[in-house]
Amino acid sequence: MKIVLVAAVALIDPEGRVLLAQRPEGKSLAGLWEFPGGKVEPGESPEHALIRELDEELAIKTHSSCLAPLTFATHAYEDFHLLMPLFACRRWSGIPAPQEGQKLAWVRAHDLRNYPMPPADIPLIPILRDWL
Ligand SMILES: Nc1nc2c([nH]c(=O)n2[C@@H]2O[C@H](COP(=O)(O)OP(=O)(O)OP(=O)(O)O)[C@@H](O)[C@H]2O)c(=O)[nH]1
Repeated sequence: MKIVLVAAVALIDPEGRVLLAQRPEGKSLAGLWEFPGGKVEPGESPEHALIRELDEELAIKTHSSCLAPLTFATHAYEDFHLLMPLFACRRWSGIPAPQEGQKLAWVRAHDLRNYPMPPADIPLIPILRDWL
């Protein structure tokens, strides 16, 4: 099965809330809430992919020194196997603003379970909750 490498990030605000983005209509897993990020392109590092995706999706800038490895997801979808490192980030410049029509939510740790997420993300919720 093809392994797809996706880099994702938990952006954490000064109140300890995490940013989730809702996948827009027309995409796979539409309507589910996910961590910002996306596929790592050939020749890219996961950190560089995230810096690019954060700029494209949310119009914010960050630096690899602001991305701390937190945990990862591994999940067999029907047509590919997802391997997704999850970084934590508390420092960026700009205010996250949806660039692709996605809804955004700043979510407190104990409210994460109220936001339907892709199956790959479910095991990440308690890890993030314990860590925050
Ligand atoms: N960014 C992100 N992607 C996730 C998460 N959880 C999860 O299963 N994914 C999956 O990882 C892939 C992310 O790739 P992407 O965001 O660049 O893909 P895409 O929607 O542009 O393309 P696609 O519609 O072909 O999946 C998707 O298949 C998405 O469903 C998550 O928390 N954040």
